[in-house]
Amino acid sequence: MSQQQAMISEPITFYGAGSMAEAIVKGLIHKSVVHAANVTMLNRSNARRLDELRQKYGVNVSNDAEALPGILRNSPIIVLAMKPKDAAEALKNLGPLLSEDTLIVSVIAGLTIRTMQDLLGRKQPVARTMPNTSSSIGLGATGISYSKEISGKQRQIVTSLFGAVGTVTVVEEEKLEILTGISGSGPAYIYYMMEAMMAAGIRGGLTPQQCRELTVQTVLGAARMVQLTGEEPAALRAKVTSPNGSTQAALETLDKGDFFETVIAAVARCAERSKEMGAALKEGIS
Ligand SMILES: NC(=O)C1=CN([C@@H]2O[C@H](COP(=O)(O)OP(=O)(O)OC[C@H]3O[C@@H](n4cnc5c(N)ncnc54)[C@H](O)[C@@H]3O)[C@@H](O)[C@H]2O)C=CC1
Ligand SMILES: O=C(O)[C@@H]1CCC=N1
Repeated sequence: MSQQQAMISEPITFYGAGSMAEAIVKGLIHKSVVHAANVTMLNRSNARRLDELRQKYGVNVSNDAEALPGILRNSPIIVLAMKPKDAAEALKNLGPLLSEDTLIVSVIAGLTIRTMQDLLGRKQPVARTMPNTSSSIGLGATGISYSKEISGKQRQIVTSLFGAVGTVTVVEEEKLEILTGISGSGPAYIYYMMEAMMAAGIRGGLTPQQCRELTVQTVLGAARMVQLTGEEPAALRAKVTSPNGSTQAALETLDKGDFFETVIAAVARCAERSKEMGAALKEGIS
């Protein structure tokens, strides 16, 4: 989907102020999609972390348990950005504070729209999303599913929110787990591959700085080649792979480790784990 960058004038509260919340806020402020004064970031106790966020981005922050209900009650958009283990309790407390049209945007892996609404105790308009940390540099990839209660204007707000920090892909909710396996957790697989390439270079006598530069440029160049040429990765791979050459030898070594199927299994396990986390949250409904 094409990126939309309309200014969002409504106040937004990030309920949870960790890596993912910061990645989104950083991207939004950098792209001037929100006014920092309209953004509030909450956590439970880490005052130093909140101070850092306030200084870096000029946002409002709070960890004051007494002020929290008032902040949440007055916020038309609440982004749930805590770890899954903290979500059930937070949602149960949040339900009574909401107005009928408060928009709930969740980035929590595995937490379904149904479970969110059950924990809130009301049929709230919900956008269940799966972003990734590359949102912080405007290169995120976010998957989104909407509850049926959501209005056209609220959809637009969510699209602007995530469209400002990368691409947006709207999918049926049952596909969000496999999407998590590709783009939500995907950056970690690429980083892992980069770690391995850099370690190999260092073992082979290159300096860490040389390895870093070469690896980063290689990954960047490969991604841009797929994007700009429109060619399939398999076709581009073939162009690197001379018959009986060094690349072929390397790929055969990867295949001995069942590279292709291992990546597929990793993505599938990620999706399965998201479902397990969602099921555990469902059990939190009393
Ligand atoms: N890190 C990533 O790459 C991605 C993370 N996510 C999702 O984002 C969510 C957050 O992940 P991270 O940012 O990595 O976690 P994190 O541990 O860095 O941040 C979680 C934040 O929530 C706060 N928190 C927890 N309970 C709270 C409560 N009751 N009231 C106020 N604040 C509370 C914590 O103090 C912390 O600031 C997770 O549910 C995860 O599934 C989604 C996509 C990618
Ligand atoms: O590891 C996790 O559970 C989260 C979801 C996607 C990326 N990080």
